[in-house]
Amino acid sequence: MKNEKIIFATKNRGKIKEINMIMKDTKYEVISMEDAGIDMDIVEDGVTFEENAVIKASKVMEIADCIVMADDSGLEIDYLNKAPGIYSARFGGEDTPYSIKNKMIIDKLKGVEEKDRTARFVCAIAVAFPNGDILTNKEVIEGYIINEEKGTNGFGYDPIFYVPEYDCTTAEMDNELKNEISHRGKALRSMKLKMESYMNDNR
Ligand SMILES: O=c1nc[nH]c2c1ncn2[C@H]1C[C@H](O)[C@@H](COP(=O)(O)OP(=O)(O)OP(=O)(O)O)O1
Ligand SMILES: [Mg+2]
Repeated sequence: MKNEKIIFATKNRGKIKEINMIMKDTKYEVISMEDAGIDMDIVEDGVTFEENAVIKASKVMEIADCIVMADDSGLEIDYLNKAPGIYSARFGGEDTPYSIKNKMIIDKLKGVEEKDRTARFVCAIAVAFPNGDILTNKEVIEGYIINEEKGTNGFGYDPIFYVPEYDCTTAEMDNELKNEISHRGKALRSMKLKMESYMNDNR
């Protein structure tokens, strides 16, 4: 039974869809900022994924006064010294379509050998409680940047992120498989456990 409300502090519909699937089996009813009637622009001025996740969760918690969860994530490309990293959403312009952002990345890696195209998606999750307590964690999924877009599922950089173990991009995976192996799926599942032990310790 769903007996506790959590707001998920994101404006990204791709994330909301994945998060709802992963949180389905918990006691938490996860609602979006939009559904909670909260519309605010949050400046992501942290220098790490964790810091930005904490900023998003805390800012929304302060006005909503309930448990708030947030995700800060991005793509680290080793050949580009881990760029775009925490700037993934801003890379090439915040409102630029991902078809164009993906082409910009493909161009930057033109002629680079496969072994040097390693990359990872990173996801930090933060949970802010009304008493001020905060939980965080971070997970990754390793892969390669390919030189053309493949697949139409998922969002963002999924069409250029190839996972060798499954011989496809994360945009070619169905939602179940992506959630099972992704940075976000792993981070949320371990956060569910962290929240359970936090709740047990603070009863
Ligand atoms: O599974 C993923 N598949 C593809 N791309 C992904 C994924 N996970 C993160 N990404 C990319 C999209 C965006 O460029 C950045 C997240 O930026 P990030 O600031 O955390 O999210 P956002 O601005 O879209 O929404 P919000 O801050 O409201 O949660 O990393
Ligand atoms: Mg953002």
